[in-house]
Amino acid sequence: MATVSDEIKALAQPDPIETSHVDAWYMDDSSEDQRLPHRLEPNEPVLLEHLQKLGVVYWKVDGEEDPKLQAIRDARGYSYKDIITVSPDKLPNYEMKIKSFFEEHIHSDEEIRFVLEGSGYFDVRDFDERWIRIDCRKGDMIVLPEGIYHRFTLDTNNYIKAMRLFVGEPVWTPINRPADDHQSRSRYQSSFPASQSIRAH
Ligand SMILES: CSCCC(=O)/C(O)=C/O
Ligand SMILES: [Fe+2]
Repeated sequence: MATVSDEIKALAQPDPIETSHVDAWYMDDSSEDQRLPHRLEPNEPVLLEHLQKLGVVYWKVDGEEDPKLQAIRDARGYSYKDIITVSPDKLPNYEMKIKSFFEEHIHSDEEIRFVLEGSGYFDVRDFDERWIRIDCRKGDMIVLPEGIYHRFTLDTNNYIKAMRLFVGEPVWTPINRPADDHQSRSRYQSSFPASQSIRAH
């Protein structure tokens, strides 16, 4: 018989590839406004299956009251939470922060975000160094693994409200690239060995 803890574990499993839709694509390398989609022509979509190989975890969560949110927090130990609103009029030091979010960086922990309102793009580096853009909007919950090179930008709506989660006391410090010698980067490369098998071009 399934116990309560089995049910929590099941709810907290990443959404199955077959039923989950995430809109992600390889980016062009134009230097136009970072908030534009920067899709290639024709579009080159990236499937959730591929994002999972990079260590990205993704769920659809139906608001803050969805029991799935608590199940994920319990299963993964996300004891800390706060809310961040990124928009020109809501975020103190907006210009400085938005610039820093878009600098390519890693963290020494997972980056966990649950979008409550609005939208934005998380960009992650593929194993071959290409940028993948992940469109995150209301109901999307995403985990970027420790040590993955990434960045964040608002889209042209200029507004996102997201829950930030963390295990224990939060550390938000970005470690800007180059961070190849950082232990979190080495840990990432050991956890996702494909990252070492394809050389950057
Ligand atoms: C939508 S949360 C803002 C981006 C952020 O917190 C971060 O750390 C990006 O890497
Ligand atoms: Fe980050």
